[in-house]
Amino acid sequence: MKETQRDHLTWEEREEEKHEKVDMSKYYFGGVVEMAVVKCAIELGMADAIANHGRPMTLLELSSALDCDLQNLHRVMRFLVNHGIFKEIIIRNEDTVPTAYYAQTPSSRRLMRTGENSMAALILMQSSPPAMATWHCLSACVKGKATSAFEVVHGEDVWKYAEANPAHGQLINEAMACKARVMASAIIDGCLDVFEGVETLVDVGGGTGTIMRRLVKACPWISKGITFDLPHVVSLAEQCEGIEYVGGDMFEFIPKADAVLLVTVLHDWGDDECIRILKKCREAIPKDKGKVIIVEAVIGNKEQQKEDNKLNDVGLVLDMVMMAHTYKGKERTLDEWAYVLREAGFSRHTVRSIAAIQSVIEAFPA
Ligand SMILES: C[S@@+](CC[C@H](N)C(=O)[O-])C[C@H]1O[C@@H](n2cnc3c(N)ncnc32)[C@H](O)[C@@H]1O
Ligand SMILES: O=c1cc(-c2ccc(O)cc2)oc2c(O)c(O)ccc12
Repeated sequence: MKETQRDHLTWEEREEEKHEKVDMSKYYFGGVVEMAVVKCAIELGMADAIANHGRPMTLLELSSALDCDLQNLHRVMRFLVNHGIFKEIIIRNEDTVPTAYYAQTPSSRRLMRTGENSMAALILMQSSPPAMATWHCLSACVKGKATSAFEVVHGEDVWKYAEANPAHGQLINEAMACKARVMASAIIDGCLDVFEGVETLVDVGGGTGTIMRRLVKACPWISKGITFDLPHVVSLAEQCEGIEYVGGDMFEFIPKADAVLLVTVLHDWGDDECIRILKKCREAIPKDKGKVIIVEAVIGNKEQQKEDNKLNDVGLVLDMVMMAHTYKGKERTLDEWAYVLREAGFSRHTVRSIAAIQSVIEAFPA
């Protein structure tokens, strides 16, 4: 009798095979296909067309509004309905045959080009050719032979590339602003008291000011908000009363304020750079009552996992994004945060969960 490879398996291994937990098709079909179809929906303006129409649309109405091939549009809509992005509703009038209409869902509204809840820019940025090309070099990062996968492909880091390629720079700024809108709501709804007593606040790496504009509105006691970022980034910011925009390099100097805010900035950097940035932050605040407010993922945050384990899963995905896009950037565990804060001279810190992948860490010099 011919011996097969299976004959060598233990009973446990055979049981594991029978109950294989991971659907491998998601690795050869999923992910990229889903991203591509959602990108296609954004590019064609599917959600915007239904919103502009003011009510659900038939396939014929949608294909004429978008100027699309009827059969191909039907296949894409079937895929998106199956994924719960749009919904299909059947309306039966007495005198007509039942007709199918495509309607919006909370997810499809996120694919609209504009609006407070839009996540289109983040999806377009992640699915853009410069970002996608980066994933092909992930193994070089794991071998530790590369500066960053992004730099292997593009010859410079993500921020220098953005400066040299204004169209991609704008896509990054829009993507960061879209993520910042979501995060500003989570911060304002979940821990506004963190800003109590703060009259001057500097948002380091604050992009084009999306978070600061919302914070000064939600906290009228903040008399001066400073958005600090690289000069070519702040030059694109929309002017707003009560907010000063300062361009500069956070490794060199940070404007003085009662508190420093850092929202998903430190995850772009390795521990040594984080410690240098945090030391500059410490110099910018009063030693007795100042604080640094860090909004970042805390991998394995038990309190957050109790509420929603999915947030930890997304944190681990974001960690891979950091590996691909930055040199030594990473998402950190509680112990890793404690290490960089201690090395930067902070004597204590607290961590609070909010309704986001990120938690809020308050670090105090004294
Ligand atoms: C991941 S984005 C975060 C943006 C914003 N805090 C948010 O949550 O949307 C990181 C920001 O750091 C800025 N940045 C990178 N290097 C910097 C530097 N040396 N000095 C100041 N800002 C810098 C980038 O321009 C970018 O806006
Ligand atoms: O591609 C990204 C995405 C993020 C990101 C997305 C969603 C969040 O809740 C947080 C962060 O951040 C990035 C980043 O900081 C970077 O340097 C490059 C790319 C991305």
